[in-house]
Amino acid sequence: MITGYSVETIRRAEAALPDLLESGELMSRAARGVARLTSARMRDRGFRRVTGLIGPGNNGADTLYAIARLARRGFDATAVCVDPQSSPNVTAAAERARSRGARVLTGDGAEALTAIARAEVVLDGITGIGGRPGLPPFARPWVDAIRDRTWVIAVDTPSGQPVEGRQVVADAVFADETVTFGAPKAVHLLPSTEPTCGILTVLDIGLDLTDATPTVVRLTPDDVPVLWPVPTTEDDKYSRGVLGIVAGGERYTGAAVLASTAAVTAGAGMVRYVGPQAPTDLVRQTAPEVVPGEGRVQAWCIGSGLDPEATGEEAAEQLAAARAALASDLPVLLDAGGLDLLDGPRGAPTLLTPHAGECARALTRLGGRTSDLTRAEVEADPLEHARMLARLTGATVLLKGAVTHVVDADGPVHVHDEAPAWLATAGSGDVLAGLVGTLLAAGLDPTTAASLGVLVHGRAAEHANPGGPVRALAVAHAIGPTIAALLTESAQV
Ligand SMILES: NC(=O)C1=CN([C@@H]2O[C@H](COP(=O)(O)OP(=O)(O)OC[C@H]3O[C@@H](n4cnc5c(N)ncnc54)[C@H](OP(=O)(O)O)[C@@H]3O)[C@@H](O)[C@H]2O)[C@@H](O)CC1
Ligand SMILES: Nc1ncnc2c1ncn2[C@@H]1O[C@H](COP(=O)(O)OP(=O)(O)O)[C@@H](O)[C@H]1O
Repeated sequence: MITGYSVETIRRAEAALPDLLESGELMSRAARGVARLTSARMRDRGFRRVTGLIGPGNNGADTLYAIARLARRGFDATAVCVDPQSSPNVTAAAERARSRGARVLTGDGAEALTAIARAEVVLDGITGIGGRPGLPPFARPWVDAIRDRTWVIAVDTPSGQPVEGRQVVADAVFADETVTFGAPKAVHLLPSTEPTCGILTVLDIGLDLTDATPTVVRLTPDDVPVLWPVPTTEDDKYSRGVLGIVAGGERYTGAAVLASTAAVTAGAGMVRYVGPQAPTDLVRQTAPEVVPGEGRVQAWCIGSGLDPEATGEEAAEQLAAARAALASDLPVLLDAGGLDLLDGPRGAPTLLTPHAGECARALTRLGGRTSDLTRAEVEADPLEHARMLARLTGATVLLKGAVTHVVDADGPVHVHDEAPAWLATAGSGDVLAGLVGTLLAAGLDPTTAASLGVLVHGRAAEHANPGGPVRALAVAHAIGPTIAALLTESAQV
């Protein structure tokens, strides 16, 4: 699991070490790390010239101290400052840099811009975690002077990019690599801004974040053996979790097959399917393990391919079963048409799995809006809209797309962006619903079930046909072997 923290949390961890902070030891550790990494890169590539861009705060001071160390190691090192007197830390660091043989320049005159243009490596110390989104105006000529081929190393964060992630600032710094201190911040981990950071190195400077709540979580394959509900000799099919599926209908029969198949291959103790005769017959043929009809379950997966407007006796019975499940105190996953059945917060664990269009529709319906929210608006800021839906409903929201976000009303966002784009195919969401529903039935909380399910779903898509197109049913069939590989690969580590 990779975790990213807010600026506030990092500053609190820093303040918990007053001796190291006030003596300058934290800054010294940061500068030493930056200088070591830069020096290694430069030696590898046979580079000689490095220029640091020095903003007014401690990020500038870190970078100046790193420039001082690089000058002492014999590199041709220059610092271009907005103001070498901007703070006591910057003043002291500028003095150190000069005394170690670095050139220290001010402003954006010809000499400064030439030093930037001639540099083989630029260290971006314009702003760090104290930066507001948008490049400071004083730094515009500096950044414009950087040549395309120059290797840019951001100190802590790429300047001008929002430290809390979200929307990329197109004309701010895009680094080739970033050295951050203590722990990643949201800007480094959210898929929207991650590309602005390049290769990320996290430098341990002694901050203690063990009890801190992250703002961003990325599960990794190593988490699967820790989180996956692996059965023991004590288990039977009921204790492993029975999933009830209310999905598909006369029209979308396939959704019933896909969700049921995924639940079976994901290892549900038992799957019950509730729906009209036509999808029931198909489920019987394709997944004979599935038990038709209602019965006791540990969780419900409702809505893939379900038409809430469908008429006829069988459809009415199926919708009544879905509504009864929603009214129960069992965990419920609501997908696609099932989302239309939700009127507000439930008293039990609830997970919504919309794509952007469904999220827009649910927010329009439940949010009391006068105008319709569009799919494009959700896609422009998926995290914000997923959070909005979670707050309106009290549910966990898994918002699907090339990047999948899993959020609660507050707390960390889980992000996933590693699934192959081939997964964008009809029915793959139905597979995800069955897979995640199985994890809910096994007793996992909605956030963990959702995040773990998304990871396995993306890997199963890769497994199903590495590097090529996949059909949803193949993704469902690949779930079992994918879980086995993830459990045993890690066991070998
Ligand atoms: N925390 C830790 O553990 C450790 C932290 N360390 C280091 O400290 C760094 C944080 O330093 P920091 O707090 O001094 O803030 P920093 O990022 O230098 O920027 C603040 C200055 O920039 C200005 N400014 C900002 N945005 C602007 C904009 N858009 N446009 C214009 N101006 C803008 C802002 O102006 P103001 O907001 O005051 O008007 C202020 O003058 C951190 O990233 C790391 O490198 C390490 O030393 C070791 C341990
Ligand atoms: N570009 C993409 N790259 C990777 N995964 C994607 C991409 N686009 C969509 N997906 C994934 O494909 C699935 C599609 O789900 P959904 O839209 O509900 O399809 P359906 O309703 O047809 O089953 C989701 O898991 C989503 O995250």
